[in-house]
Amino acid sequence: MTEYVLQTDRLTRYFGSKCAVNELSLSVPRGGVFALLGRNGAGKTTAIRMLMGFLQPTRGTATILGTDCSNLTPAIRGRIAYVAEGHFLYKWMTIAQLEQFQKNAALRWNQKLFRAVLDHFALDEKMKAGALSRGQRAGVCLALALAPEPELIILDDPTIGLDPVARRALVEAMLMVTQNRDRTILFSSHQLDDVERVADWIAIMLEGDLRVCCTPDEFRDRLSRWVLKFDDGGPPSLEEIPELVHEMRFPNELHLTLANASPETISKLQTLATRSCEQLPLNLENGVIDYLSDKSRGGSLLHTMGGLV
Ligand SMILES: Nc1ncnc2c1ncn2[C@@H]1O[C@H](COP(=O)(O)OP(=O)(O)OP(=O)(O)O)[C@@H](O)[C@H]1O
Repeated sequence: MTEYVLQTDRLTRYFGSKCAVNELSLSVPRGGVFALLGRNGAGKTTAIRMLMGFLQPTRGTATILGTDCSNLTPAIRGRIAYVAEGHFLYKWMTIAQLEQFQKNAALRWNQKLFRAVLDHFALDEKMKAGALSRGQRAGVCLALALAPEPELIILDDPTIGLDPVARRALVEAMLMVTQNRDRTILFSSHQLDDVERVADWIAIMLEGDLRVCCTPDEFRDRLSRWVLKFDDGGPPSLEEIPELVHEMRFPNELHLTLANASPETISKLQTLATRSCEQLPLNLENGVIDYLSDKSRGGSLLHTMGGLV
């Protein structure tokens, strides 16, 4: 039976009249990497802050490691690592002092793992936090978060502002941790290529609503991109296509992204195109961008995706 390290049931948070998270029902299984995606303001940080017990839900419930998130005891918190957006560190401390500070509070400490992550980011323990770059701060935060060997690691946008090499180091450190299949990472991100590399599951939020929750493969399988080519006169205006997620028009071409396209719709497209109708491969990055783009129309169809919701 699947064991879930984190579950929410209709978790909702309003700020005044603004609904930041709307009836979020999510289950994160133990082991592997779970990515929380969505545009700026979609509600990812608000959801994570409720999970960590830093923000009270307006309604709904959330549990982490079997305990209600609004009552997390020090013992439960000791099994969870959380790295907030922005990678905060006490500026006046050296890395060695930060390590000591964290070690004193931790139930366990894996010195080898701590050193390995520092080495990955080419960091020296004598360096002062205030003198570190954004990427270096991210490395220290990650090393401090991982060394206590938490069961659950929650990272809010960990790669924001990092150069590609630092991003790669962070992703590799995440992969290193999940070699142990008991460890679970939940992270929010806008870096879809990183997500494609590490995520076992993705959840997509759109304006506070959970719209997709499945494996990356399932998401790619459900979406399809079609290129329709036309003779002079260009593409005609389209009648309603319920599965349409994204549409791009060119003088003699129409690029369409569809979700859960039916055979009837595909054969309609084939008849519509006067020159050719071809299916193009769609990677996770382009699929998510199409899905989240302003022009997206029929995206709610992805509600029907199976998986972990
Ligand atoms: N403390 C707050 N007071 C009022 N509104 C807030 C507060 N925190 C978040 N919001 C609003 O809630 C919505 C969701 O914000 P949130 O920070 O959760 O989004 P996000 O998905 O994490 O965005 P980003 O990717 O930009 O970090 C936004 O409209 C935001 O303005």
